[in-house]
Amino acid sequence: MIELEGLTKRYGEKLAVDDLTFTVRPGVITGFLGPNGAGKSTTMRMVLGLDHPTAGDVRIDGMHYDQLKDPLTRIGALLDAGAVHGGRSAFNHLLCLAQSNGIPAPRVHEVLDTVGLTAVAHKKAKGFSLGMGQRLGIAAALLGDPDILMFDEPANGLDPEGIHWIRTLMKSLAAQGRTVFVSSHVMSEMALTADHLVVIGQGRLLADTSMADFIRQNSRTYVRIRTPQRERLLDVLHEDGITVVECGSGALEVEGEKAELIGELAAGHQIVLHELSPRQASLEEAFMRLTAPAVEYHAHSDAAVGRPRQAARAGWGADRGKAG
Ligand SMILES: Nc1ncnc2c1ncn2[C@@H]1O[C@H](COP(=O)(O)OP(=O)(O)OP(=O)(O)O)[C@@H](O)[C@H]1O
Repeated sequence: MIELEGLTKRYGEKLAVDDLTFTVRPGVITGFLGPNGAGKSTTMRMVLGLDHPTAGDVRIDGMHYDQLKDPLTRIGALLDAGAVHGGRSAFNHLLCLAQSNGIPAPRVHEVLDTVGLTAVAHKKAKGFSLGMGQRLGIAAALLGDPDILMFDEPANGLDPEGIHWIRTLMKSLAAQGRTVFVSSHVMSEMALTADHLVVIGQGRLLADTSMADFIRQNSRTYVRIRTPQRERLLDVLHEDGITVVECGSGALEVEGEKAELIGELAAGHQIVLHELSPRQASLEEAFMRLTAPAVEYHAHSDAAVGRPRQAARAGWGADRGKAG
């Protein structure tokens, strides 16, 4: 378990982490989300004692990181996969970590096997791809067989097979009763991985809730309809006082959970429906709605590439439907 209480970090004028209080519990995967610069990495560094809080406290199973004996056997972390001596082989890198933490050498072979690096174990780390480096960082996190795992953007640089592998690995670690705390910007991946979410913006806590509740509370539900008798259905819905939004793709959308009502109205007027699907917006939309006021760094890519408005809207709609 990781417990934060009023955790605060100030760098000069910049309040990077602002009075964070939450608990990361065992047996579930807790996703840690926030826009760029929200304070995720700073928070994770404070968990590991790499940065000292300006105020507040963070404890690992009741202790500060520097009080832990053989810390790698209590908490394993992937923060910066590049933090490896490039001249060392993967095997030697892990062996050094093992020896300094009282971990038996055969464990190095086990974790290399787990992350799929056995074939390149004696190659120098400086020749590793981004994905191989991530795998080496994950091997280091697993080395001490710790009960608590913390990963900052673990899927960064991994190919689709690697992303599937890290997701499965994290799920099995949580199923074994371990505490898994993971940050990511890839919302579609987070939606498939995390059970619980902690969301921060500009250093402050915005949400600490289950994935299902987060999406329910921060996004809209709607019904998507397709019909070859579009005008008739529009008239019928209009007469019933139901507001309909026309999508670029030819589908219609109605806000709320009204699928049964619409189905009955259509049947009553003998209108053929090709689709009537209740939808819930994706984690991505929920995240963007919640964090929009806390986003510090905005790009203006639409103006730069001259993207047509209609196309942009269709893309947004397509993605939004994924979680439904
Ligand atoms: N050592 C430092 N000195 C000064 N400012 C810092 C330092 N480390 C982080 N910051 C600032 O603190 C804020 C939080 O940064 P942090 O890296 O924790 O955010 P993040 O949520 O991990 O961002 P990202 O998603 O972009 O990785 C940022 O404004 C950053 O510029």
